[in-house]
Amino acid sequence: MEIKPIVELKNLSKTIGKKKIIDQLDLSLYPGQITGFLGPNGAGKTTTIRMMAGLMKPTTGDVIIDGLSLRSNFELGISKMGAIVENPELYKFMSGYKNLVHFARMHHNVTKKRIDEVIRQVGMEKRIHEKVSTYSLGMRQRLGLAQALLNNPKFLILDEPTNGLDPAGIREFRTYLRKIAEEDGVSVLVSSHLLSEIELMCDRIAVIQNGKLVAIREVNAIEESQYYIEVQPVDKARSLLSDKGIIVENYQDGLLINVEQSAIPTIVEQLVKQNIAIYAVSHHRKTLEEQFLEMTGGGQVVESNSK
Ligand SMILES: Nc1ncnc2c1ncn2[C@@H]1O[C@H](COP(=O)(O)OP(=O)(O)OP(=O)(O)O)[C@@H](O)[C@H]1O
Repeated sequence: MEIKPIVELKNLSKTIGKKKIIDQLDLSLYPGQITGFLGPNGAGKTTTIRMMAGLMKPTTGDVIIDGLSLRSNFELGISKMGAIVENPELYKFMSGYKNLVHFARMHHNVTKKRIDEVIRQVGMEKRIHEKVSTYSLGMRQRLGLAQALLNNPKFLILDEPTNGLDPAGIREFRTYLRKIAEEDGVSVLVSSHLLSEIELMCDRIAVIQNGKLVAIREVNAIEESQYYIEVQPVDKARSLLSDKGIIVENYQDGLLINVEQSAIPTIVEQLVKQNIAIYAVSHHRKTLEEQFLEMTGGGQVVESNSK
């Protein structure tokens, strides 16, 4: 049986002034699946999300939510979507529970039973009657998630949801998100510019660069093509690589870059040309293993070049 997508972006484009910000984007999101929306700053994530959330009109193309076109069936289509959790707006001096009751009034038909259900789904039963001002950042994010789930959405957009959370908070958030996607069959889109965050939370990754969708991959496949490079000066290398549209993250003393192995020699050459010293290049997934092998005398570095 073919699984129907919950959300479809069809040939979506946005031009502002003379600038084509989003260029013919096609993307399908499926029930129970968490898709990461990854791209460097300025790639067009926010603009795409705004069009998906009905906050901005596409120049061409359409967003289909649960079979409903936002062009021709806006209100009903949008009612299937969960609110964006981007630093959720919460009333600090009210309890978590009162916040949820307040937000429930904005929708039709949110029952007390549903409120209790979302509280359970995000694991907030014990603290829900305490004031939000006493909550940790992680708990606030989970309350934001509960709020977005009130109207039983089929589709949830989370824009940089773990901003500011510590690793334990991220892990916890991820556990609840997975449970919700599986239990309710919700399709989730998580936007981020951090590959490490997407890797931990998502089943699949859609990569956007310069307004174009450049790749859709399963998480395991993207891990395969991640490399660690140790360089000096790091900042110069980072800006040079991200100017080329490569997704770069700081990692230990160097950078993690997401490229195919075949691109490595060209990258090394370009960095060296800019007087950037390269001390090591290694396949990221092997790093721990390599460290272990080095300690035991059998280390292997894919390529190294020191000044
Ligand atoms: N109203 C606007 N007028 C002109 N240009 C815009 C407008 N909104 C966005 N842009 C440009 O469109 C591009 C994409 O912006 P967008 O905010 O969607 O990127 P992003 O991937 O969400 O980046 P970030 O992670 O930094 O938020 C950027 O180059 C931005 O400068």
